[in-house]
Amino acid sequence: ITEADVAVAMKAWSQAVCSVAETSMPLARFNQADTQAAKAMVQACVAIPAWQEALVAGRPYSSFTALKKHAVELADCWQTAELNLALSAHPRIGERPTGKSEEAQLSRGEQAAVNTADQALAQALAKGNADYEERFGRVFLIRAKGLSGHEILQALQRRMASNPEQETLEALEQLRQITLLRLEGVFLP
Ligand SMILES: NC(=O)NC1=NC(=O)NC1=O
Repeated sequence: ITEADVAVAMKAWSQAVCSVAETSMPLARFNQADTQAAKAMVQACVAIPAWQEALVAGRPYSSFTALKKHAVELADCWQTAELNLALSAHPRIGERPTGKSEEAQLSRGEQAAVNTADQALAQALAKGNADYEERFGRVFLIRAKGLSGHEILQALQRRMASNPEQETLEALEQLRQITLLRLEGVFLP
């Protein structure tokens, strides 16, 4: 075996390890992807292009913690405009999200605990959504993951008593939580 043989073997080995890292470790794949592919990895987290682009522009991230920290900093700047943008990709609570898009699939999962077979609950949610939209002029948004339909209905009714400014802040907080949950879904095993 010559030194050249060893060098060739080492290079082949490091490429093999690197390719495994790329596929099995989303963070490595995110760091190494081209801009469009990296954006596609996070676009379903929230329908705010500026947030997606800024997160991608911050690559490479040394860890998911670093990535999440940047994601939170970016989300802390969101105002009403971003909220309205994002709501285009969030179906009403209780309306079984249809469609094949990644967002629809994520929404279905997040709303899985809402028992739409319970007619009374479904009607109460439909009415609650309508009342909320009448009062605040946009779709009611809540981090639904893990919440039962009744817990969501209670939150909706409680938030009906908020003033518009308070409710905008609350809706933005819910949007941040949904976004971070989805980000964890992309990067954490
Ligand atoms: N209107 C909503 O609150 N929608 C949603 N909440 C979630 O957690 N996922 C949704 O799609």
